[in-house]
Amino acid sequence: MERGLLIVLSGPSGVGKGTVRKHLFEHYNNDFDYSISMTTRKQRAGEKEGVDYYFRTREEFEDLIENNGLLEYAEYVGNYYGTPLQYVQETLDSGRDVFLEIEVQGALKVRKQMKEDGIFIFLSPPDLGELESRLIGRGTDSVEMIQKRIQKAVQELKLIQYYDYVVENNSVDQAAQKVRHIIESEHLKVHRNLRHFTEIIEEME
Ligand SMILES: Nc1ncnc2c1ncn2[C@@H]1O[C@H](COP(=O)(O)OP(=O)(O)OP(=O)(O)O)[C@@H](O)[C@H]1O
Ligand SMILES: Nc1nc2c(ncn2[C@@H]2O[C@H](COP(=O)(O)O)[C@@H](O)[C@H]2O)c(=O)[nH]1
Repeated sequence: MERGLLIVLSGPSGVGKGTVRKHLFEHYNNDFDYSISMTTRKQRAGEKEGVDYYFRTREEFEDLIENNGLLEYAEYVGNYYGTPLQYVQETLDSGRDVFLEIEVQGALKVRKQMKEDGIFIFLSPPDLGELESRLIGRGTDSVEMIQKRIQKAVQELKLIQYYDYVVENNSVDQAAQKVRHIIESEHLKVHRNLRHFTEIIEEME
């Protein structure tokens, strides 16, 4: 069985990663599963345990780090965020693709581990002013927290070069369509290559 692909959607906080991901899952039949992250951040109103995140204490999170239970993790504006390893491994091994929605430091850690494997997509904002407006409009963070996230975004935008694709999120529907096309075309490439290898190997027998 062919192993699934790891799809990483990353970019600054507030750019619309979650919105684009939800649109993708709601409007299209996809062959990928979403990996729910773990965090030590406080649960926001409306967020559900095991749906939006697995909410954990710092001690629980640090235990998991020590026991190599995470594919990657990062400390981001005062809280830990990480990807549970077992779910990702089991899903990829079962032949299904896994979709991660994570910040830039974590994405680069995954990129380093996976070398040539994985699809790394950076979702970029039209500009920093619009990013700030989206964070304000979301209404989940204090003025101080929004400023910290914008400062992070300035650093993160300089790392765009380490991604395979950049998608600007002007319209949610168009951004989701672009992400979907990228995944489809990468999928074709990988599977075509594997079929090609199978033929070569069979000819050698
Ligand atoms: N294309 C868009 N145009 C206008 N507003 C948008 C667009 N995409 C997302 N938004 C809005 O921007 C806000 C931030 O979006 P969202 O929470 O999806 O960002 P995020 O990148 O997932 O943030 P975080 O990384 O902090 O989880 C939301 O209020 C969302 O409705
Ligand atoms: N490195 C990781 N980053 C993650 C993960 N899950 C979410 N995130 C990113 O953290 C920031 C802040 O999220 P918020 O929910 O507090 O707004 C944002 O960019 C998320 O994409 C993860 O598992 N690893």
